[in-house]
Amino acid sequence: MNNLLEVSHLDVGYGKTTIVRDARFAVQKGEILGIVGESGSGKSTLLKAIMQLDDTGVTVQSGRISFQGQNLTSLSNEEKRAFRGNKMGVVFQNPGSSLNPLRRVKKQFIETMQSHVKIDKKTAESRILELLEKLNLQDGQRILNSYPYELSGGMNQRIALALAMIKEPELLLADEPTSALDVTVQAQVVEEMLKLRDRFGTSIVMITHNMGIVSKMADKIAVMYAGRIVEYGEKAEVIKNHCHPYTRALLEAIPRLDGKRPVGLPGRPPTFHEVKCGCGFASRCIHGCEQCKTREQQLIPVAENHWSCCSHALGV
Ligand SMILES: Nc1ncnc2c1ncn2[C@@H]1O[C@H](COP(=O)(O)OP(=O)(O)OP(=O)(O)O)[C@@H](O)[C@H]1O
Repeated sequence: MNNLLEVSHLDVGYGKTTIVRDARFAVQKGEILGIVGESGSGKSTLLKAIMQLDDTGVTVQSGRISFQGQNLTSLSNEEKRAFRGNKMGVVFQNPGSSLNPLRRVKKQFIETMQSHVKIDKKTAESRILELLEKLNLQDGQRILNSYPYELSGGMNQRIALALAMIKEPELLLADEPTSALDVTVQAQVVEEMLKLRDRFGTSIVMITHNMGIVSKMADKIAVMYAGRIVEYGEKAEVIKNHCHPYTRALLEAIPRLDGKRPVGLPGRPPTFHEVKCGCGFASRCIHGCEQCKTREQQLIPVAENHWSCCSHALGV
């Protein structure tokens, strides 16, 4: 099947410092990829590289980000802007990054639409109301006439999601879209994102710390540790047949309802200057051996649609 987005051998960093090494994954039309991993593992840096925003400081040092077969890293700034405008929507943890609190919601929607298609205000407004209704945002007229500061954080995040979708992008990139919200609103935002996928066939790449959300939403999971994707594959494979010790540690750290205590992970992740080669997890891993510390890591297939960086996974 054709991939909508394909990332291959991607190294990304800030200036000369490399943060993300050899990232590889693919997303098909309508597919949802969840990226999980400890804080500081490089998830946002990877997502920013795909966003192709000019002002993030992120540089693609090598590798390819291919969207519908086109290499995004070779686009001019103007082509990048056009690509972002037409093909990609972005949602951040804080809706304030997408919405201006001091401008009416209606104005922000209409401006976004008019910056990409020639459309009069009346037609734009009726399309916006239609989208809000599809997303179960009732009382659309009141929402449009409000300023973001008059609405709750959860409502603003749902509006930011609708704003990202107004151009019907093929790909939605979401950086912890639910983590600033309380649990019930989180559930609404998750439902809305699933609805977007079902109605519009939107592909989604989403960063989250919440394994519950990943297991509900994602079709595929990429687990990141110290700048590497250490395990990647179909959700059921990664959750049930995980074979990287870090994935296991991440799953064991989830609070449980059966009374069993979650297991914490001793030690700390290495800094990016400390990981030159070998496995960044070796010093915290029960299987960590001398070879792990020196052997170059690569994702290797461990089952159909399932890859892992751990050489112990295959008894290598
Ligand atoms: N603008 C920047 N300039 C230099 N280094 C940066 C910059 N932004 C992030 N970093 C570094 O890159 C590394 C990865 O950060 P990143 O935000 O990508 O991790 P993350 O996995 O998304 O973390 P979190 O879950 O806490 O958001 C960190 O060591 C961070 O200090």
